[in-house]
Amino acid sequence: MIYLFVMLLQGAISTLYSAIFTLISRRLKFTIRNILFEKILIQDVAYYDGTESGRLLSRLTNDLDLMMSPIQSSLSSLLSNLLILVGGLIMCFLKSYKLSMLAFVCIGPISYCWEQYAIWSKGLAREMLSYWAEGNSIASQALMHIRTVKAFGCEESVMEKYSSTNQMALNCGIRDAWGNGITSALTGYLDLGTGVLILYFGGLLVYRGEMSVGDLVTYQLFWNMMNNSYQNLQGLITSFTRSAAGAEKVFSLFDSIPDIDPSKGNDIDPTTLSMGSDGGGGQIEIQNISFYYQMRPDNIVLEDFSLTIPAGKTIALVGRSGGGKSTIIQLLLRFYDPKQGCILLDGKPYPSMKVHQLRRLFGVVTQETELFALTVEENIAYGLNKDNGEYKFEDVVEAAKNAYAHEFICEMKDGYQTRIGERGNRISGGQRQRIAIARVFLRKPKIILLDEATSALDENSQEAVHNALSNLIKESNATVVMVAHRLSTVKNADSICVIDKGQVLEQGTHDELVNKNGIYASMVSKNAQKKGDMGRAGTTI
Ligand SMILES: Nc1ncnc2c1ncn2[C@@H]1O[C@H](COP(=O)(O)OP(=O)(O)OP(=O)(O)O)[C@@H](O)[C@H]1O
Repeated sequence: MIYLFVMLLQGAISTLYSAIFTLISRRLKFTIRNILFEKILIQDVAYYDGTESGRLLSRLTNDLDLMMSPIQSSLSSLLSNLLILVGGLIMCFLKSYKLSMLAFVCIGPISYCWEQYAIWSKGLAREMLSYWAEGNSIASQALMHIRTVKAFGCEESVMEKYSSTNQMALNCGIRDAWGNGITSALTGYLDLGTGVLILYFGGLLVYRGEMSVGDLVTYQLFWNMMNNSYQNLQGLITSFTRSAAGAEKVFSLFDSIPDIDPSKGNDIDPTTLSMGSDGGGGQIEIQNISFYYQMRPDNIVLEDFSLTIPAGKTIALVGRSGGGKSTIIQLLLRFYDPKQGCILLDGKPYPSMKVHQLRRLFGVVTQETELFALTVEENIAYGLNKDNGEYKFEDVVEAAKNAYAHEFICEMKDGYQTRIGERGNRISGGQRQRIAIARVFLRKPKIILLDEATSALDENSQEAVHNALSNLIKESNATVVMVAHRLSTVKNADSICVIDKGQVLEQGTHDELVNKNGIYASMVSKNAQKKGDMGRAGTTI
């Protein structure tokens, strides 16, 4: 009777508990996934330099799945198993403490075997996660650069690499399955041996009249019931130990605090810094900065570098490839902090301002235009919210017209609602760049950063966009920092800064530098000899 009652109770509890637990574990996974993605997003740019995106995706998928697997699968039966274990334990001791002492001595080696397996299996799980992450990284890189993969006919070699990492992960899985099988067999035999011992010594107790046959049978039932729960709990502990391998990776992200903390700094007063304000604003002072990238500490990119960019002026950075021009743009956007020295905006050091608000003051067009798998309108208005009244559709059209993008946008079937594919791969390079320039027109930033912004445009549109940018700069009184390889594009800049090996070699207007007969003058004359560039000599900002 008692046995029947306990079984019914177990069934009811486990069903209810399992339903509640499934709900809780799903909610938990959803929350952790969100927090994890937020943690990934708030990292510094330096963090992404050192971590491949495929590996980060693995954190959100494989690592999190492994971490949550025991919670989802077996934790729901934890309470019922615990209840049965405790109940069974009490009943076993009440029925026969002698048999119980004997049986529990035998449980020691079983626990030991599972413990050793769990530790070994955790190491394997760690290894398997690394292979999965590597596989993810190979796949995401191949997909990101699918045209290059195809152009070089590398499908087979990519497939080989992907399949070999998958094979390594599979090998870990196979080894784990063997380990699990052997441990199960071993502990199964030990368990069987324990059952035989109970029967043997129980039989002796019955023979001696210390126990009735009925009590022995009941004892066996309680023992089996308790033993099942014990094995379930043991399995749970083992899977928790394994899942710790996933948890280590997931929580390492939780522990990773970005150096550039987005919550630090004061709010920026938009009235003093916004476009066209009476307060002017937009002067940048780079003071004695030194910088190297975290991933290449041996390569000092900027050393004791100073430069003042007056508000509303256009300054051009020219110089040899690898001289540090783009690095200056990245430092201005506070993607990185200098190792020494500081950058001031209108006299305020960068760290004293909220980084998110600081970046919103900038409009950027780079060599590699980064567009999203969204519509043209959404790409132009990226980061702005229409529902909050941050922009109107007419503003988007106006910006596109200014950037000489309106015409080709209207030629597309769905116009501004055309989806342009991942990284804008359904439109041409020049069209992508014009959309990026339209973004700047719409945002009307205080500071405009152009890193070889018009390099992908044909001559006609290059001239047109240059004129449009020129108008924007004049109207808005924005501060402009432009990186240029074509010297023809910087002729009318207020100041030209020749940079090499992280140092300012020369600075002045185009005419001053040409007359000086220094490095810039020699670059101009070399450039003039190049037939291709002669044709573009008229396009200036
Ligand atoms: N993310 C990075 N991590 C490590 N080193 C980097 C990184 N980006 C650039 N570098 C190195 O920093 C140095 C300066 O690079 P930077 O891109 O600033 O030069 P640049 O003058 O803009 O060159 P280019 O005219 O070819 O664009 C180079 O030696 C480059 O290899």
